[in-house]
Amino acid sequence: MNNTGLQGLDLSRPAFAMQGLTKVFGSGPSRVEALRGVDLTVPAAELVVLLGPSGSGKSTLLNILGGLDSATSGSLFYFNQDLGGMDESELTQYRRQHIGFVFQFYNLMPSLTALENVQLVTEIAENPMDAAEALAMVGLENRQDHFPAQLSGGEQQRVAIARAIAKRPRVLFCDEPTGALDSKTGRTVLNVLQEVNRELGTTIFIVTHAASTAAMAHRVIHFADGRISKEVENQHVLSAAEIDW
Ligand SMILES: Nc1ncnc2c1ncn2[C@@H]1O[C@H](COP(=O)(O)OP(=O)(O)OP(=O)(O)O)[C@@H](O)[C@H]1O
Repeated sequence: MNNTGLQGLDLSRPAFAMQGLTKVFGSGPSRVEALRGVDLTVPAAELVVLLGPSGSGKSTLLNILGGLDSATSGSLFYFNQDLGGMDESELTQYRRQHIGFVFQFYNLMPSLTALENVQLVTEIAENPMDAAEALAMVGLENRQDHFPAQLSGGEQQRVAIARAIAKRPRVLFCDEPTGALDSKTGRTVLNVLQEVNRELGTTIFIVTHAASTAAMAHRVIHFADGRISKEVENQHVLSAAEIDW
């Protein structure tokens, strides 16, 4: 891997460690304190669920951890690397080589097949999976040549997950991945995310309004008003199939 600015990643350290992280949007009367001092340590290969009311700062934190936005103050480390101190080109390398995103809406290219949508990423990644292998991991080996319009919502989300994991990211950020799905389909998607976590050791963050999802997490972070209000490490992790929706 050519990780400009990310050489010598010390994998014995936690995947993320942050202290006093704040984020302020705007100024004057439009000033919003989206994060008001977040302290959090997440070991690698954990599946983390973030819960909390609308506007409590969950997406803001995800965007900062994913290198899409920067914090206003506080420290943020990715393993032994100072994420807060990275310049634009280092952040681009970080996003490109280390991070995958899955959003509520799948953002697939409608004119490309499932396989071609995944290949968009595998063609530019440095050490990708085979696109067909990524689709097989999400149970879509028989849907490779279908266009998004020919796939159900859950299948489209699984293509989006295949696209995100095909570059073998160390971390996957999922913002409301089941938000547009019914509960049965949502469960299938959560099951796929859990398998990715177990089989590839990918550190996964899931932001959700579905509180029952917490039972499948190693760590549950409750957000309120820009802060962590409660953090729970589950002693017993349920499989997605066992979750009570
Ligand atoms: N780009 C921005 N400019 C100004 N304010 C913002 C911006 N992004 C988020 N905010 C504000 O920051 C606060 C936290 O928003 P955030 O999206 O992180 O919350 P959330 O917990 O993810 O909410 P939801 O569950 O509704 O997605 C909110 O008050 C929001 O209005």
